[in-house]
Amino acid sequence: MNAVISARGLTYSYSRARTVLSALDLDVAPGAIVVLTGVSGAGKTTLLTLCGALRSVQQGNLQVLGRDLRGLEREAQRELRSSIGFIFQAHHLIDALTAGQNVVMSLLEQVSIADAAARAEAALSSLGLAHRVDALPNELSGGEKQRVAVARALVREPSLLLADEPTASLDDESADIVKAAIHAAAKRRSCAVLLVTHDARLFDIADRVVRLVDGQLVELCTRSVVSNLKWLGTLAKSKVS
Ligand SMILES: Nc1ncnc2c1ncn2[C@@H]1O[C@H](COP(=O)(O)OP(=O)(O)OP(=O)(O)O)[C@@H](O)[C@H]1O
Repeated sequence: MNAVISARGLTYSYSRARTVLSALDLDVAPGAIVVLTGVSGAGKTTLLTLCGALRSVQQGNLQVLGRDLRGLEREAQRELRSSIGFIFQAHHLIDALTAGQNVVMSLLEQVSIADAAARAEAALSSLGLAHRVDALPNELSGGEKQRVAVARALVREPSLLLADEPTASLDDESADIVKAAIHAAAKRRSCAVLLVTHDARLFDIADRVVRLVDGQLVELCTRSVVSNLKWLGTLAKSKVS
């Protein structure tokens, strides 16, 4: 199956003195969850925003959802972004709208208001916010706002989810809810997920964990390695007892 993200030799600089991404290669398949780690300033957000057609490709090739992003026109970029779910650290909820209306807004181009309202309510319920549908953002806790932002990104049933620290401000219970929602999007709907996080609570849903070092990706772990480690751990325990 074709990769949802395919980067080859992707290079990006903000200035001549500092190349942030340096001939980077990346493939993300449909339904795969790739966790991206790296120190502050490594270029994780730069990579996410390139994949989300939020900044222009300078050098190398980047294909997202079958579109070549190099030189892609604005209208085509906008169209591509409508197939992508974004969860960024700043929630950008609209203060004058309720949680439900904020989620509805992201569906209005696709479906009728009645359908959008029903889907928004279901998305908020799946994130444990059924009782907060009519609350305004300033009546919500930081963690609740974050979950509204996750609902808003997932309700469109995107083919690609780009997420930057989606659980950073969440307690364990809320983090588990967000984790389950992301996992369900990937495994039930084949949504490809590129997830920037340092939150170890999310690592067990990852198919791959990669680290951005000196502008390139280093493979830290794949699902088969994780499975083998678990299996070896079980074997070791059974031999001891
Ligand atoms: N608009 C910009 N102009 C100039 N330099 C920038 C700009 N945005 C980011 N940078 C620099 O590019 C580098 C990579 O930034 P980026 O935000 O991609 O890193 P990051 O890995 O996401 O960091 P963090 O984990 O702190 O969010 C950093 O050195 C940053 O200072």
